Amino acid sequence: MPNASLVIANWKMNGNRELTKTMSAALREQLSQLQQVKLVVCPPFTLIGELASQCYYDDIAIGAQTVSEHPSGAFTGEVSTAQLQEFGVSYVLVGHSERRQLFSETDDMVNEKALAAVNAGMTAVICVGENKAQRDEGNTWEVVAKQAKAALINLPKEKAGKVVLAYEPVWAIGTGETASPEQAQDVHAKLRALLVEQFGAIGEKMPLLYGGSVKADNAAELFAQKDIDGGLIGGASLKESDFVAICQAAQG
Ligand SMILES: O=C(CO)COP(=O)(O)O
Repeated sequence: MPNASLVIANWKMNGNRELTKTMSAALREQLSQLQQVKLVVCPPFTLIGELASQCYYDDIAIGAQTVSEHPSGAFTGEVSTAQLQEFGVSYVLVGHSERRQLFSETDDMVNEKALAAVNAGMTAVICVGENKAQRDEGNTWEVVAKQAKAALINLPKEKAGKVVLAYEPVWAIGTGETASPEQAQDVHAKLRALLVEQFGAIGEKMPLLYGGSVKADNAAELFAQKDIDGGLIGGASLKESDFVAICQAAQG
């Protein structure tokens, strides 16, 4: 039985004001059926205010897709934790593979952003994942472990409740090629052990999300895996019926 507890929509650079309305309405309609699942929507920065106003009275959390590691200052184009919090943002994606690849975010920057987020009281959703060549060469765990360990440096135990890890194999993102439930579980089990090593018993409870071509028709079997606690959803989070179906699969 799936027993996922957290489903996060990552709209990437998609969506408009209309989608914030239709999506929040669709989710609101389902909320009473989805009581075990925490729902988070991460729209582009410009839509955060609009979405927050739609979701104000609901149990739908707002997330950002990235955040500056700096508190304020001359960082043109960047947005700080405090600026996000002013709009009710409580989650932030950190180190998404598209940020790492297209915007040259390094492991050090990912760590600084994660620290900035949790120190501000936000939940950091730290993304890790190998590319196709790394998997083919048998280096999946080496790559994922290096990213995860680097991202978690200096994160104290008392902040563990504000940390989520998302395993997103790069080769599965936006490709329609999903990791099999077994492939995903294999990495998640190792990530679980890594969390327990760093944070102790609370590591058993920290959410581990899978992302990469999660769809309405494959979500349930992924969420049924022991160490898969939910999903980080890209393309399928842009259509109300698809995203609602994935949330329902999480509820089980
Ligand atoms: O990158 C992702 C979520 O952050 C996954 O994207 P897709 O669901 O479109 O593969």
